[in-house]
Amino acid sequence: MIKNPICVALDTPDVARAQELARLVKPYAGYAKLGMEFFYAAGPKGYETVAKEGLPIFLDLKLHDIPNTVAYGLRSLMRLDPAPAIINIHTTGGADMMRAAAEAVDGRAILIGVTILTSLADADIHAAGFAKDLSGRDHAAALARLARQCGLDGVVCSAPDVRAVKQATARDFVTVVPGIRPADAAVQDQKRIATPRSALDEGADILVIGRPITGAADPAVAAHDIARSIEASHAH
Ligand SMILES: O=C(O)c1cc(=O)[nH]c(=O)n1[C@@H]1O[C@H](COP(=O)(O)O)[C@@H](O)[C@H]1O
Repeated sequence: MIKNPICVALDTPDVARAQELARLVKPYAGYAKLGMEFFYAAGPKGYETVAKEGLPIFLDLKLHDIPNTVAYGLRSLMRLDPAPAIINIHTTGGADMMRAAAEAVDGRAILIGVTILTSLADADIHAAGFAKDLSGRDHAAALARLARQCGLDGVVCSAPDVRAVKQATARDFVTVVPGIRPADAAVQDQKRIATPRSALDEGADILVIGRPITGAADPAVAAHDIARSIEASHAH
């Protein structure tokens, strides 16, 4: 069960900074996310230092390779202590790769597949070779359906894709949604965005939020404000 949907992306190469951010946001968040910027610099030791702060970790390394390599990569990552609560791969690695990943993780973490990145608009995915008669949302829903068939627990998608993804899969198929921006926040490199409240209204299960919190003058205040904006949405 997901109690607090806020997952703070600790995107920094610096272990002490990530640890400090984890401490600051812990009262207001359900998860901390460690991704490429952190893990490539700080490695398993850095991961374990931050994980000891107590927030369950979403280890976001978006594995994308042949089935054998992804499966053994995940086996290595699942030996981290504590093991990640959530881990992800790319759905475009194909069905055999996703099945191998599900077998490797074997229910020990929530296994999530990235569909269409929140930094991509329809024109971007069409330019990348995805069928032009389908929208990014259609592609996200199709990839999510395949991911579910292959034993994944959920997907990463944008807020505008959540309803289509749930329709193509199941209500309890987990949707992890980045590209979250409070109304007054800078959009930066994200293209398909939503406020925390509107993403939850679409049915998002987990909200991945980085720079609106980590780039704020006071990350604790920013996280608290977002947590309050979500509570207010439940009252409506
Ligand atoms: O897998 C992800 O977490 C992810 C997928 C996606 O489609 N878009 C996306 O932004 N992310 C991650 O979510 C975080 C968003 O950070 P901010 O844009 O700073 O809020 C980053 O750590 C991204 O790596």
